[in-house]
Amino acid sequence: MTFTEELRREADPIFQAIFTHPFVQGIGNGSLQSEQLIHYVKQDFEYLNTFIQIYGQAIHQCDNRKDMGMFNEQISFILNSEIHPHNNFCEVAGVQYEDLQYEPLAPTAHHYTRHMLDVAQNGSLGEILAVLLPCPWTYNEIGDYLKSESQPNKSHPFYEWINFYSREEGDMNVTEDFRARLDAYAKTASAPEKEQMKDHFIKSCQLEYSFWEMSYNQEKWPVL
Ligand SMILES: Cc1ncc(C[n+]2csc(CCO)c2C)c(N)n1
Repeated sequence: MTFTEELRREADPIFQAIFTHPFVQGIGNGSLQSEQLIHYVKQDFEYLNTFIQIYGQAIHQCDNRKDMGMFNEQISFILNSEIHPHNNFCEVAGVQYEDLQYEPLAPTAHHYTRHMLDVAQNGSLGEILAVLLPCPWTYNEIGDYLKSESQPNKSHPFYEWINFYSREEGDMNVTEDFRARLDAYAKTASAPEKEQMKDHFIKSCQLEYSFWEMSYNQEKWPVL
């Protein structure tokens, strides 16, 4: 079993809980309220800004052009492509994307971004890959799950979102790129470093679940 197969197996209860979370189920059956979609997009826009900054820190640690290119490509992906699923949510909610940008972070989004920033600032490249991997991996599996569960056609309100994240057979995508790189890294990593990477990965999986929960409940700071 490869290192990332081991991580995926350990995180399976979290993946299963994500698939059945009411927000994810709501994407599948089109039952979400506008306020829930708006809360998600506001928070996710900020989350992705942090993600881009972390890619910058990852590039800082790369010692070869291939890895630099991989992270550079992902920065462009977030800037130019990941706006499409956000626009899908905005259209369904009946709001302008520009009106949802640069909002303060809610507690869970604050927690998740600080977790990633901490590893990016203090960890190795392998640790950075481990903390980032649940982000594309859970979304790809959510896309695959919703595609097979809801069999959406073009009239489905979230057709674009589901197709954006689901994978075609044989696709090499960011999840596979990160996994290959992390598996190579794990081959020479010490046992304590592997434990660190596992811990970062599992915490990010938990925080992926919490991010859906935050959006579903439109989480706010306790005292306003
Ligand atoms: C909370 C949260 N988690 C994951 C994603 C999905 N996502 C974000 S960046 C990325 C890969 C880019 O290299 C993917 C797939 C999201 N939008 N929001």
